[in-house]
Amino acid sequence: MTPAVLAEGLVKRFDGRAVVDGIDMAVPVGAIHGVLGPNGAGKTTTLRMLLGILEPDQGRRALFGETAPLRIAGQIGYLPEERGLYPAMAARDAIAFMGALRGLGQAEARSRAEVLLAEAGLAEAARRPIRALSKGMAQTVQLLGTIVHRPRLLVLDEPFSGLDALNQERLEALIRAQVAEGVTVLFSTHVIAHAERLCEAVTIIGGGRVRFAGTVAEARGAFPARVRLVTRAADGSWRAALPRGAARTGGAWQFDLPEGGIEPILAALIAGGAGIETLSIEPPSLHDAFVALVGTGAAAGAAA
Ligand SMILES: Nc1ncnc2c1ncn2[C@@H]1O[C@H](COP(=O)(O)OP(=O)(O)OP(=O)(O)O)[C@@H](O)[C@H]1O
Repeated sequence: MTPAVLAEGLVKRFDGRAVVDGIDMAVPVGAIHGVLGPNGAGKTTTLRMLLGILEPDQGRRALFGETAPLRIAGQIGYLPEERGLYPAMAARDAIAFMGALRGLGQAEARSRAEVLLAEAGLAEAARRPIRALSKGMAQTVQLLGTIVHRPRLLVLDEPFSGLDALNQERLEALIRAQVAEGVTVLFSTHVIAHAERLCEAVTIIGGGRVRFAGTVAEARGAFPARVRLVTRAADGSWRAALPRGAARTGGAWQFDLPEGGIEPILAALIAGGAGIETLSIEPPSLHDAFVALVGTGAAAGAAA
């Protein structure tokens, strides 16, 4: 089946520097796909090329098989990274206006806007000007304006940035509702937790290149689980049984689960009289995988 989003070898250069350097991506119809990467990784530039806002210097892209994406702009909803609504416009009118830009009639756009606001729990904000709304509400209004024309594909650039936990949840619910209706969603983020909660598949980019593409489970599976061990004995010959790289922090030993599994180590620890107080084996989080793939420089942004 033709994918909703296809990118093959996309390249974009600014001032002679390739900020996107050969990106491949395929998003099946109906999927929710995360584009992850630290600041400056090339996420926005990639999305803009996919949408036809920017022309790639090399490579090709297609949305639902259409290689000139602007031709099907009416089927796409796009939330750009830089938000912008007219501050004096009422919330309902702002949504209706965005619908009209995508080809909806005024009356239809207004009535859909009312329904969307009510569904989002913002009915009372319908007639309030944007400037009187909280940042979270305004961002929700902008997202409603992005879906009011019932697009087949939603492209959201950092949709969660600047939102508190409550508004992030509201936005997640809105996105999930779209996916439940068969809409394909592509969104960028540098906050791993969102991708982890929402997406099955992700593309992790760093320095303009794909560092990983696959399911969240695969991203985790590419890295060893972490072992956390607390022994009753503080010291002893059993310490030789710990794998190289084991480090002690806060009274617990931590190390990567070796390929041979935990049992041989455990047997040696017991024989050596270590005494096992607690032992846990945790699969790596998507955050761990992300850090391993794009470097610790990304971790600060990822954790933010
Ligand atoms: N029009 C432009 N002219 C010159 N450089 C640009 C332009 N647009 C983007 N860049 C540069 O390209 C690189 C990638 O930017 P891009 O916005 O695509 O990254 P990003 O992954 O979306 O990061 P962020 O999360 O910080 O927005 C950055 O170094 C940016 O400064």
